[in-house]
Amino acid sequence: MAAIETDGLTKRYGSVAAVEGLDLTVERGTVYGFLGPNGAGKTTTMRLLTGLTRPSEGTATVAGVDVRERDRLGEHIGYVPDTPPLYEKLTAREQLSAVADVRGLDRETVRERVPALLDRFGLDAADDRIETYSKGMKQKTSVVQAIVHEPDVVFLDEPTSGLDPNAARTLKAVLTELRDAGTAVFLSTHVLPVVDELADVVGLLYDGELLAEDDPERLKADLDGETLEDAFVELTTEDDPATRPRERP
Ligand SMILES: Nc1ncnc2c1ncn2[C@@H]1O[C@H](COP(=O)(O)OP(=O)(O)OP(=O)(O)O)[C@@H](O)[C@H]1O
Repeated sequence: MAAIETDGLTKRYGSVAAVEGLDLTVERGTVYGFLGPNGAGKTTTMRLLTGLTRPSEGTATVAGVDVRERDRLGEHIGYVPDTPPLYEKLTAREQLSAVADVRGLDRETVRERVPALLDRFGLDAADDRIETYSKGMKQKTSVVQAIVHEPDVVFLDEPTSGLDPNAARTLKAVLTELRDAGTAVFLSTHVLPVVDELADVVGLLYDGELLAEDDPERLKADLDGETLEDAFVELTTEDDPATRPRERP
């Protein structure tokens, strides 16, 4: 069973198709770099896959659970959205303990994992209220919140946003460890060196459709690009990308 499987997944807002006929397969133990220009539909796809918005058409399963069954998804997934979903009046430690409880972690595991992750990300102010945090401190809390229950699939939307280089490096190491332990890491970012470093597979979304999908090295070689940025620019600006055949592994 694949970690993520979609079939004709579509989301329309009025006459706008934010995501159109998306067929995606992401295997366990994979970092999937999900790229695309502004407005391509990346966030909408992640909201569909995390059960936050319902498909207009098509189907999707994440860790074998239909995304329409939002209540059952929670224990299997983690999500770092573009805006950290935190209760400002709580401290990070309170927030993380509450979330771990909801996700069904036992007290002892919470007592072990929460301090270890806070320490790893250098979140020293874990006993201060979140409303006093900087952007990066909130982002660290959001990342820890998404992985504390060791989910089967973790979705990250611009996760390095606001993180200092030390925290960004920690995040990359943590994502690699999760991948090696069998988690599927679905990573959307415009910071292409991060994708170049981590991704096993890259998918390029354009106007709601998957325009290309490949191993990053092959994608670069096929497009005569030295970097993923070269490949991205080539795919999204040369002639009309919508008329090109999709590249598949
Ligand atoms: N709630 C909404 N109502 C109406 N249109 C929406 C809504 N959410 C997204 N859209 C539209 O769907 C399209 C895809 O948006 P989305 O936010 O998924 O893109 P994105 O790839 O995440 O972009 P970015 O890289 O800028 O974050 C855009 O045309 C956007 O205007």
